[in-house]
Amino acid sequence: MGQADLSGTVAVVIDVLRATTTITHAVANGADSIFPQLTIEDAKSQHASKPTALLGGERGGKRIEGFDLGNSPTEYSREVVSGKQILFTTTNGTKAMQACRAAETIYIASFVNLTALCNELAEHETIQIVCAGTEGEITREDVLLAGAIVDHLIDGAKSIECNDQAQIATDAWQEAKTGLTATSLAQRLKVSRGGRNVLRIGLEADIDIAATLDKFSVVPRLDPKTWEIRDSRNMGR
Ligand SMILES: O=C(O)[C@H](CS(=O)(=O)O)OP(=O)(O)O
Ligand SMILES: [Mg+2]
Repeated sequence: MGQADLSGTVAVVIDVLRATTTITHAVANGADSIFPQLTIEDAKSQHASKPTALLGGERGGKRIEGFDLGNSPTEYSREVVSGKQILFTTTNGTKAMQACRAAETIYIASFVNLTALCNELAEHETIQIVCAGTEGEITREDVLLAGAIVDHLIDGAKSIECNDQAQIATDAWQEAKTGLTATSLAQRLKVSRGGRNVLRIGLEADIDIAATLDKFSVVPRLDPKTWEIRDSRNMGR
């Protein structure tokens, strides 16, 4: 949310629908590494030096012509991605990752690994949460997860300082979490801007998946030097 100088910070990138949810599925299902690519051309040109890598991603929500995979979490099953490198480009998510390039550490966030992610974030003094949004606009699904992360960190800390944007997100989440079920969260995601886009292309099930809390315990982390995403547990500090 907003523009901030991320140099040397711990950044957390959120694109609930669907890039960061899909990446978390890929990492949880044993992908070797995921390389976020800003453009289709970048992905294709990297493929020349990584010919065994899978090409994944979307434009307009749909799989890119000539690519192996789209942007649905279900496509990134263990059978398909285990041990594989993946070159991945999406409309909003991989742009948000690019915007974090100056950060020292970049986490990839989703509801499907919320608790594991927050346990790791709690070790850091200051974090910057970056919501991808949809085509430059703030989207509710990303704001809700930002709020859920802050709420989680507040629960586990003596005191926490938030800027106004983080507080607004936390207020939104605290309102949503009263009587929360997977169905009620999915319903909120479906009426968001990103949710409406996903519904328009007939992929409602992807939203239900994105609204599943704590399905995984992996914490995908993007190394700003090598520009690859792996499970944080397999990376050095
Ligand atoms: O594939 C997605 O869900 C979106 C594109 S759209 O909003 O559906 O057109 O991409 P993402 O980068 O994951 O927001
Ligand atoms: Mg999105």
